[in-house]
Amino acid sequence: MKKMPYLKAVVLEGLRRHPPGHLLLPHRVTEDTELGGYKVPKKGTVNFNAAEIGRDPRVWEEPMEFKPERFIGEGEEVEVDITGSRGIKMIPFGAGRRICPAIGLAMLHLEYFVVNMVNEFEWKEVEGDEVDLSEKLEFTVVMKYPLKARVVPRRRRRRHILVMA
Ligand code: HEM
Repeated sequence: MKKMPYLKAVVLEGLRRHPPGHLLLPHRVTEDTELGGYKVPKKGTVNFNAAEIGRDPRVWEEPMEFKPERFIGEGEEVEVDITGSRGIKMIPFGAGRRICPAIGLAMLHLEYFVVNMVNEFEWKEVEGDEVDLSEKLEFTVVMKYPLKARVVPRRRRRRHILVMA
């Protein structure tokens, strides 16, 4: 998978445009503090809007478009820092001390999952049921209109059509 930069770029673009946690987890300040000109009292709650950070037009060109190419630099390398250690551009896993400890595991699984789904199946729209990427807030953010797809196994011996809902 290391030799598949576009795969990584697709996963990153998914996390930028549709982070599973729009507000990450709430954080609590331990001292009276000032943040971006606002006074936050001790024990006050601070939420970080990761979804808006990933859509900031001052940082991202055409932020609402799904464009994995934005992550591919010269020499086909994937260029981005999602840990917030070199500046906050997108933070789907949070940043700093409480960053998701499973960031490496999660990225590996996402890439592994996507590559296998694409390698094993051909994905097509269900006629009259176009894919709508609107979001809905549940415990995490999910698709407002669950994906319906015609999924055709690529290997001939398993070639029967499945409809996923
Ligand atoms: C796509 C997958 C995942 C995403 C987007 C994600 C995202 C996040 C986010 C945003 C936080 C809060 C960070 C903050 O407060 O600033 C978090 C915390 C956490 N995540 Fe994940 N996570 C993912 C998968 C996982 C997995 C697979 C595990 C465990 C195997 C995991 C374990 C944890 C734990 C234990 C914390 C709490 C860390 C702390 O408060 O110190 N996450 N994650």
